[in-house]
Amino acid sequence: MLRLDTRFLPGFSEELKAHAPLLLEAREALLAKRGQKGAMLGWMDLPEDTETLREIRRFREQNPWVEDFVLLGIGGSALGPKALEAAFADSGVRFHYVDHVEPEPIRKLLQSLNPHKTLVNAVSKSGATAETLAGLLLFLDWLKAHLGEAWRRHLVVTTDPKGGALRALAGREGLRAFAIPEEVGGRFSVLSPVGLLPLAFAGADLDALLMGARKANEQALAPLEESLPLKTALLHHLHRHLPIAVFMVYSERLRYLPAWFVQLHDESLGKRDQEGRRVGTTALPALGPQDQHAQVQLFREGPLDKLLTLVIPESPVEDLPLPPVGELPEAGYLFGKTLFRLLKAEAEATYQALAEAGQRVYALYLSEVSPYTIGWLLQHLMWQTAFLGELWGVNAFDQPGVELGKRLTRAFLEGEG
Ligand SMILES: O=P(O)(O)OC[C@H]1O[C@H](O)[C@H](O)[C@@H](O)[C@@H]1O
Repeated sequence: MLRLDTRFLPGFSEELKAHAPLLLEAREALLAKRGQKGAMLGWMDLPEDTETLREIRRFREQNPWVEDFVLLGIGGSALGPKALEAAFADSGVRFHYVDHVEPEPIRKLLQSLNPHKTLVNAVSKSGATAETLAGLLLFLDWLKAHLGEAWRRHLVVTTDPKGGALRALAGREGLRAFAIPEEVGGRFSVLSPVGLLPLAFAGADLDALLMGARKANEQALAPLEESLPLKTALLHHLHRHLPIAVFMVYSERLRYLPAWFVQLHDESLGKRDQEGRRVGTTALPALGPQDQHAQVQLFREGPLDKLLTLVIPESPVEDLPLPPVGELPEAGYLFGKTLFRLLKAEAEATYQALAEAGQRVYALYLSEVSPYTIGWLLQHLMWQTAFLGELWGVNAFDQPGVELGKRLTRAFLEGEG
């Protein structure tokens, strides 16, 4: 279950009524583009794709020898799997992410891995990302040096169905390749093979994940009163004059989720609108309770320039009671409580304290942290982002602003000869 709470934002239901025509028009405009080539709305259909899920399961079963899984990918090709694997891994397979180009950790990783037990997954929609290609050069070389002709079984690619360097490599060498559908962009690809393949090796419950995502689809299309993504999109729309959108998650298992949301929100919505005006709000990642001891001072007493989203689980999957320990009477107020009760009390206290400070804050309650609720949450946030793209008059599915940096990097390298 995913539930929106706006108790500290009085007047929201009136705003919802007042903005109904705008919201319904935005949804209609978005849905009118569904199926159009280049609209990049393929993410809406991923939760229904049971055929791909079957193929991925088969591949997982054919490769029971895998002990280490190395994901070469960056941005939308890494943030989703990283967030979900950290939350739901259950198989004992160790995961490593090469989503950077710093030599020392890569050297260390290569030295620590057993090539015979390692599966390398190169993930890139474009097949042209410098960081991913650099990692691939190193890992290809390493696999070939240790395994000879057998290296091909240890490399699987996830990429565009037709184009790009990874697709060409897979074709030439006969590698196993999974497709990121043409109409699915990187930051909307977590429920494609980008996320599903690593998660199959992690032993996560993929049926539940996709079932949750289908629930978000259902709600996105529901009448306004039941349409959670239209409501949260409106919250962001009403607060678009506040430059910062804090995304604070009260779950250690979900520690990498804020980074996934940052890319989704910032790269989709931070751009020029049709009139050339700069629009967007800056998503700021935060984790509870850790950031209560780092950021909450600023949130309480610093500028009132934020809309805060708190993601709060309502119950644990497993809890730990806090035993009374005679040697530590100072902790007596915790005796007999449970760890989850403490976590929940901290989340609620922060929620209230932020509202009392005058910050604009709402909560998304998860019945618990499970593949079902997180599948729901991820797809919900993708809908929210797509609706905001319509409301703010920007294309939520491109990223023209990152191109210059890439071109310059290449020019610098080529200039060096
Ligand atoms: O999946 P890839 O094509 O390798 O892209 C990886 C990432 O790099 C790019 O610079 C884009 O800004 C991101 O949206 C994308 O997720």
